Amino acid sequence: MTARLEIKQVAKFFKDKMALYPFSLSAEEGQCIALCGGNGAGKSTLLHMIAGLSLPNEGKILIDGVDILTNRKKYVSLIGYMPDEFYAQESLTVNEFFTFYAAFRKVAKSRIQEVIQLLGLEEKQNERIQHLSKGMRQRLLFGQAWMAHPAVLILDEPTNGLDPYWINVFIDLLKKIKSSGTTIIFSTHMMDVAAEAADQIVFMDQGKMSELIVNNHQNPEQLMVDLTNRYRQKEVSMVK
Ligand SMILES: Nc1ncnc2c1ncn2[C@@H]1O[C@H](COP(=O)(O)OP(=O)(O)OP(=O)(O)O)[C@@H](O)[C@H]1O
Repeated sequence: MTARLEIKQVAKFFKDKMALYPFSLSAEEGQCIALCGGNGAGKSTLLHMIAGLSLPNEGKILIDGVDILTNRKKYVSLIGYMPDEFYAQESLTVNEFFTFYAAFRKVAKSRIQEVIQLLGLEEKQNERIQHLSKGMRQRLLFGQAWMAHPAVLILDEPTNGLDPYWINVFIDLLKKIKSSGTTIIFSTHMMDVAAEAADQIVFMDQGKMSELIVNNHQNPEQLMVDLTNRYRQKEVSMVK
C-alpha cells in the first residue's frame, strides 16, 4: 500500500549550511505527526519542502505517490499549508480572505461560513485582518489551509498565540480532522498538543531526527510529562 505521505532521504542545505541531513518519515491516511525540537532544529525547513515552497537537494517527498517534480498541479491540490508567519493582505476582511481562498481552492461557498463558525470568527467576519489579534490571525491561517479538506495538512507552529481555550479547541479539531482521513504534520513547542494529537512524535536536533516516539494514546498526561522532560534535557544538552 502507498503511504499517504512519504519523505525519502530528504536533505537540504543553504550554501555551506546543512539545515536537514538525509531524513525519512512516512504517515498513513489519518495519521498525525508532530515535529518537536529547539530553535533551528530543521522543522520549518522540512515543512517548507513538504509544502513545495523549496525543493530538497537530495531525496524526494511523495503524497499518495505523487512527486511535486513530476506533477506539481496534482501535488498542490493534495496539500494545505499554514505558515508560521502571517502573510495575507491585511486590508481584506475575514470574509473576503476566506472567499478568496475558497475560489482559489474551488471550495463550495457554504464551506466559508462553516469554517468561520468552527474557528469562532463569526463576529469578526466583516472586520479587516489588520484589526485582528494574533490568535485570531492564527485561526484565519489555519482555516485557509484546512478549508479544502486536503489529503495532507501541513501546519507550522499552529498554536502560536492561541489562548488555552483555543488550544483545546484546536486539539479537538485535529482529532476530528484525522478521523476524516486527512494526514497532518505540524511543528510545535507545546508537548501537550503533541501528546494529545500526534500518532508519531519526532524530535529533531540540528537537522537530524534524534528520536521517534509512537504514541499509543493510552496516557496523554504521562506522555506530556515524559516529552517535556526529554525536551528540557535536549535543550540543556544543546546549550552545553
Ligand atoms: N533561507 C535560509 N538560508 C540560510 N539558512 C537557513 C534558511 N532557512 C533556515 N536556515 C537555517 O536552517 C536551520 C534550520 O532552520 P529552521 O527554520 O528549519 O528551524 P526550526 O526548527 O523551524 O526552528 P524554530 O523552532 O526556531 O522555528 C537553521 O540553522 C537556520 O538558520
